Amino acid sequence: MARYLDCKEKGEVRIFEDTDELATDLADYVADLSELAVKEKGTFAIALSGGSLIGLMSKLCEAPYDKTVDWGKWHVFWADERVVAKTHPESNYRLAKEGLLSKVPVVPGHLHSINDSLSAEEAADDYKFAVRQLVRTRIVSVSDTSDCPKFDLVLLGLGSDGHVASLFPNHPALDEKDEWVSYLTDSPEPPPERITFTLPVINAAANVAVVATGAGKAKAVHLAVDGPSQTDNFQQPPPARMIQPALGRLVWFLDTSAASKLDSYEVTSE
Ligand SMILES: O=C(O)[C@H](O)[C@@H](O)[C@H](O)[C@H](O)COP(=O)(O)O
Repeated sequence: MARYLDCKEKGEVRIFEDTDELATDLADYVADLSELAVKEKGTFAIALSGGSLIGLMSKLCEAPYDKTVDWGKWHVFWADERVVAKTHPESNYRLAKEGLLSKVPVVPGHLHSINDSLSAEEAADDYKFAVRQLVRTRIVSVSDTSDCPKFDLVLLGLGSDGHVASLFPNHPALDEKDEWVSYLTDSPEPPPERITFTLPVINAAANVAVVATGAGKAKAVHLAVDGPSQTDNFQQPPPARMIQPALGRLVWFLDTSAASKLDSYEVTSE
């Protein structure tokens, strides 16, 4: 049985007994947001990360979602991408294509992946330009509080070091205030060259979900949701703690292992 916790400004925390239950609820959540966005504005602009998240989205390829979701209205972006060829085993595009997008009727022209023939710096600029065009044409909404794009949903995994997208602890990309897309040539995790949406873009989204499973994520989940204590002695809060949608809604999808180090919160429903 899932437990839903309301963690004040850190959003809603959903805790599931196992990954199968989590995947079912995640599919429902994405399908509901897709339906709402399509009804309101005719498109659903979703940004994906890499890692285990894509496997956890696999129920979207199954009944009823394979038929009920309006896949033709989806526009898919990458919250972060490794600057490698699209056929490379480390490509987030390839991961999402093979695990999800090739199994549902999305429009190939609606998959907004990076230009992998460019350097990381050029690819970040090029991606920002591409997103800007889609904001101009209203495929992606614009934030009510800044000039940032307002994605309908940004889906993030969580690293055990607290990174989200390719925003790593103490990396200068975390401090970016103006650019929509940053680049890295020194990612602490391979491959070194990546591009990533910046915090202002992630925090401008209408919905942000962070998905984490396994005991290896428990400490990072605790630091992100409960916050570091003084003895943790961080120069800067962990990146996941800096996910604070300005007007949007933040939801954490956790299994019991990933949630195991959370402080206790009042259970609001079952
Ligand atoms: O491209 C990337 O490296 C990812 O976008 C990254 O942010 C990922 O989501 C986390 O590292 C969690 O990955 P796991 O869920 O596989 O641990």
